[in-house]
Amino acid sequence: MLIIGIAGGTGCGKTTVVNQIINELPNQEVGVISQDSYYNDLSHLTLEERRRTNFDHPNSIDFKLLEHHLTALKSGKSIEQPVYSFLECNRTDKTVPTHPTKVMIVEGILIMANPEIRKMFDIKIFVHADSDERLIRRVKRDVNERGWNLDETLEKYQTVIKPMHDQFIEPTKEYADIIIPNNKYNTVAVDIVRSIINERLAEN
Ligand SMILES: Nc1ncnc2c1ncn2[C@@H]1O[C@H](COP(=O)(O)OP(=O)(O)O)[C@@H](O)[C@H]1O
Ligand SMILES: Nc1ccn([C@@H]2O[C@H](COP(=O)(O)O)[C@@H](O)[C@H]2O)c(=O)n1
Repeated sequence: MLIIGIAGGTGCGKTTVVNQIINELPNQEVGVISQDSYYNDLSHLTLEERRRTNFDHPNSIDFKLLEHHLTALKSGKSIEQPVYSFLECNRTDKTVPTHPTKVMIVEGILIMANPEIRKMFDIKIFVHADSDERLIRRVKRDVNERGWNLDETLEKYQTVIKPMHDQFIEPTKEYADIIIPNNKYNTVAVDIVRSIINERLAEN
């Protein structure tokens, strides 16, 4: 199994890049795991407390479970990937069966910040977009899709998201084999990654 890690700050376009990469590739050969599925279970907290949680710090992620799942997939076993609710700020009681595939893409802001997870990646990609571009995308998404108002989103960006990005996410760019500039849609970079995957799929 070829494991590709795709990191980058919030709103840089990780999900979009992943979708562009897997578009046109055979479904059964490429799987995707999102770091969001591995946020810690916060069922012991009220919704109000969960909404005040720092979701941009590495401690908010259950990396042990992610490592366990990647190891299982690598050894040919299926896993049950948790399903996360951004509105509830918690894992749901649902899971999605995820089967081993020739290529597995793991995407998330903090996936390269954890040394054990980082070691599991055969190819490490960092998607870059400027912070003003990411903030605009983030505001639109939080207000339109994730139940936050403008003031809450801007306050969160200044007090949590930006400091965590500077401390934990941006420094992981140095581990990347490939950096994809994504202020604008980057079809050339996506084609390059897709051709690496196609080469791998053509083997054996
Ligand atoms: N290159 C781009 N140019 C303009 N908008 C983009 C670009 N890439 C992504 N977006 C938009 O920005 C938002 C965040 O993108 P997304 O892929 O969800 O980022 P991430 O997964 O890194 O948080 C989405 O609305 C998406 O459509
Ligand atoms: N309940 C939550 C959990 C996380 N977030 C934010 O998601 C961001 C990471 O996801 P991306 O798709 O943007 O990479 C991260 O910055 C968290 O602040 C949230 O808003 N609510």
